[in-house]
Amino acid sequence: MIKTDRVSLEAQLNQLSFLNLENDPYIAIIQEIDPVDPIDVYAHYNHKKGERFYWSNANGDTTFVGVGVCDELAVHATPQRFEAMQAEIDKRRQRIHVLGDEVDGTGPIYFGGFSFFNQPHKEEWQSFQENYFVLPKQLLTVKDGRYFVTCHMKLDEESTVANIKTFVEQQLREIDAVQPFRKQQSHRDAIRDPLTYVEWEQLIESAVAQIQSSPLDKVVLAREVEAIFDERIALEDVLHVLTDNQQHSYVFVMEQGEDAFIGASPERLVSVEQNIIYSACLAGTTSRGETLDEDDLKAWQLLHDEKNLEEHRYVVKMIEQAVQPLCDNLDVPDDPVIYPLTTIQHLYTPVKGELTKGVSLFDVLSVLHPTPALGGEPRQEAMAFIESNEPIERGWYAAPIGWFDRHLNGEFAVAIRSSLVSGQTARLFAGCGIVADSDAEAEYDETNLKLTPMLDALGGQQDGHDG
Ligand SMILES: C=C(O[C@@H]1C=C(C(=O)O)C=C[C@H]1O)C(=O)O
Ligand SMILES: [Mg+2]
Repeated sequence: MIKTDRVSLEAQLNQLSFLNLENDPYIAIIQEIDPVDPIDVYAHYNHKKGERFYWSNANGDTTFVGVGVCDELAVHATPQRFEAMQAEIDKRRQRIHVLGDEVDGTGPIYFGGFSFFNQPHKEEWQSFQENYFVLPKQLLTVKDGRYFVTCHMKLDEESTVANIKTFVEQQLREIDAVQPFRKQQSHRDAIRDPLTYVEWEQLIESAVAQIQSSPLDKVVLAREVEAIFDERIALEDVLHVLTDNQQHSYVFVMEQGEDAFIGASPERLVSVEQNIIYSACLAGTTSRGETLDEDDLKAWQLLHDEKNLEEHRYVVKMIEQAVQPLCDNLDVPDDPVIYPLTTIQHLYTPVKGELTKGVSLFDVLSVLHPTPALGGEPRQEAMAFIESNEPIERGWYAAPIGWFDRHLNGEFAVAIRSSLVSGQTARLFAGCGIVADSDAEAEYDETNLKLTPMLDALGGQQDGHDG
């Protein structure tokens, strides 16, 4: 329901008659609404399958649900793809009229992702374009406890104030009709790992051999596991479990056609708000303990483990060197701390800076992707190794996923702890950082640890939410 103490829709629309609506401009109409559960909203729009997205950030202050397609920005695998994406949004920026209070996170928000390799997708990733962002017709924003709906429309000669009003009212009525969704059960039938353990061992051993004998210092290698269910995977159920169970994580879904990419990633790549930028170095992994004492011990061991510290240091060094030239001030602590997740813990070094005037979010993405937490060090050698040895198609896995607004504020996570879902089948991805003294079995166990939360969420585990 529209909050009555806000500017009325009528008053907002009256402003339209004063606008010069040439060149097919877009309009965004923002209304503050009463609280509504974002996952219920997501589930309500089941009839818009293939045109939905969901995002909540790791500190929980921002959630988006997007439905429908008002505008798309797509860039093919061109050498300067981040710059090219910025050029796309630059073309739109002056052409979007915003009506209503543009609180951060409301108004025109483009959501999407970039592919890991700057290459066209094949096979199972075909429904996803390499570098693709969508401006939804309707956006629900939950920001610092306030709820907003932004309706986006592309105007043409046929558009009148009356039909814009009808469109907005219809969207608001739909939100009013949202009911708590009923959780379904899907059961995991079979799990297929296309890579046998022996093949994994060979892959890791050849990486270690290359690291010991060439300039390559670290390479991140991933496995793909396929899980088949006895019915269609209900994305809202998976979302529910992920948001309930995965603390300190970015929870995301992007639907494209019949497919969806879903995950709960702990790893921020970059966020930009005004001129403040945050990034994160996250690499080095162990499990959580069963008891507090065991948990503390595991954390202490991780903080003192030379192999994990080495994995971590490459990331810190590279991120620091990459963003330093773009910042006036940069703060990178000397030592990592623990980043605790529900069943896993990582080594974590936060990065904060002030962007030099004129530097944009896309400039930062362009220097950061892929960091040695997802690619390796040196970057070129690592990327070449992955390309010729890793037997999976990464698609959007381990690549930037997130959003930006027309002021080029935005936030991107790296799409790990994720799965490509298609009907009854889910392909899950998990990788780990290989360094000179990596052990194939320990790395295999580490990927299993990283796969478990997603497998459990997909498997429809009971979590007490029956709608
Ligand atoms: C590549 C992944 O995770 C990355 C690898 C880590 C490691 O090897 O310790 C830790 C965090 C992530 O940066 C993944 O989860 O798929
Ligand atoms: Mg590791």
